[in-house]
Amino acid sequence: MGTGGRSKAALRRIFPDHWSFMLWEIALYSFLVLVVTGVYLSLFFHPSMEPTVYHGSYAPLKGQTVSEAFDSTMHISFETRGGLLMRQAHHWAALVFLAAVLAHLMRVFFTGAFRKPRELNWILGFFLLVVGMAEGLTGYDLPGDLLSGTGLVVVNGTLLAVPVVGTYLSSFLFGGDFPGHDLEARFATLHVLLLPAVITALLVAHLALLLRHRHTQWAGPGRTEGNVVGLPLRVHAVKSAGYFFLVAAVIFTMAAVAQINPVWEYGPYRPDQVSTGSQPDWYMGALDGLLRVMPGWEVTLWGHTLVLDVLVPLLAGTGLFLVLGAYPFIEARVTGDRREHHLLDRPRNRPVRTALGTAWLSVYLLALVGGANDLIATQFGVSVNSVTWAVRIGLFAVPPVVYTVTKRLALGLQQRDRDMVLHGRETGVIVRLPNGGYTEIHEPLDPQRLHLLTAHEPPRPLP
Ligand code: HEM
Ligand code: HEM
Repeated sequence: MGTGGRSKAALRRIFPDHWSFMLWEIALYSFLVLVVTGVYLSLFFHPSMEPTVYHGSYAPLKGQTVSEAFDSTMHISFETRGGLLMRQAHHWAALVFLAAVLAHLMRVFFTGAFRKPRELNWILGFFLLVVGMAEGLTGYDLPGDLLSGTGLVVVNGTLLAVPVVGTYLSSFLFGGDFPGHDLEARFATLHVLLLPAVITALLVAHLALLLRHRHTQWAGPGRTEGNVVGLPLRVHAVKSAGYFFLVAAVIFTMAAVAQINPVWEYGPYRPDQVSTGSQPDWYMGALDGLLRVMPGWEVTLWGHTLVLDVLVPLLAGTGLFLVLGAYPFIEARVTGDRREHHLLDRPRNRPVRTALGTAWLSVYLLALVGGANDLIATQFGVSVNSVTWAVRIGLFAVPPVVYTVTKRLALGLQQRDRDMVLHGRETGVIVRLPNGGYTEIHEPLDPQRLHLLTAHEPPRPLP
């Protein structure tokens, strides 16, 4: 078939319609906003660490020595037409992008859409998440302000803590001693060229695999493992175009009314200064949080210091993400289920998977709270040590509780489903019987609902 024939066939493809299948669109469209605003910013941004004297219109910084990168960010914000709007739209879009990627990941996880034959697509998606985070990290380090410099000190410290190769890693990344002179040029090449190209390639492969495997669907009358019930792609395309404008409109409205990353308030980066209340963007917050709550342990072995207070959080954070990336393979191994699946699971019908997912999320969210320990302390007037200790204890105590509660809830919901299938829906209408007793009228479920509640395989407990 020629290209024309292929694209016509693709447009006739059927895609199931469900709101949760649209989360990816927020990710894709915020990425498009990132590309458009990013290209605009690169027209005016100078990725250079050369010192220069600031002469722009922001009076408090006039006459200060700043890097050319910081100087150009200030010019984008104050003198370039549309510059501040574009900068803020770029930054807001980055926050929305990663939130949408995570939301899409959760929909795929909790519905079991990662099972055979889609494991490879899960891995591609997982890399999209990791490269997306790296793209955000290299992005907010570009403006050369005190906050981004403080973030880079953390990055450098983390690299240095890696045994044996840490010093080399740091010197490769920064081109010599931190911060060196190459940082801006390197991070800009990574951020503007390399990583966007990698994200685009991963996206193309992700979507090509999706077309190849066809989309999963919820169980329902007429829906089987072998078909797809839904709307043709061209109908989706029209809806999706509208959705693009909605996503772009929301991001630009946020950019227009809500300030983000006011670098002029932080001032330029200076190695001898650290900003207080410094926060990374939210998607790096969990990793930062693990670093913040780790006790300051160090051991010296054969004359070498092992910086456990950085190494342990580094390993824990990496492990947290690796487990997520490898989950489809772990589940297939444990359950021994290697069949292909095209019908989605309702989360309640997979209590263990659902409970593992919520337990993972609880670790992630607690680490995120740890990353905001200083802000929570100042906002709520509590000691920063109490917040840190609460997170330390929480990281061990909360996940098992979340696991147990979720599993019990899922089993409870299953029981309610069973009740509804056997006895019908409670109508709330009470009637009096001839013998004086009272009873509630139960209505049989409609066939669609009955199908949904009974379509899944009966659970088979693992040995
Ligand atoms: C997933 C994709 C991307 C993410 C998550 C991302 C994230 C960010 C973030 C958070 C900043 C800091 C903005 C600020 O407050 O000043 C930034 C800056 C920047 N980004 Fe991106 N970006 C992405 C893609 C791109 C692309 C595709 C380009 C160019 C083609 C680009 C070009 C730039 C430039 C030139 C800056 C520095 C300008 C400035 O900070 O004022 N970005 N990026
Ligand atoms: C830029 C980020 C991403 C974009 C634009 C994207 C896009 C898409 C699209 C369009 C679909 C089909 C619609 C849907 O199922 O919702 C899809 C499905 C899928 N995605 Fe992503 N994705 C991204 C990131 C991820 C991540 C982080 C993961 C997981 C780690 C992932 C795993 C999957 C899987 C396994 C499927 C197949 C699900 C199915 O057929 O039901 N994706 N993705």
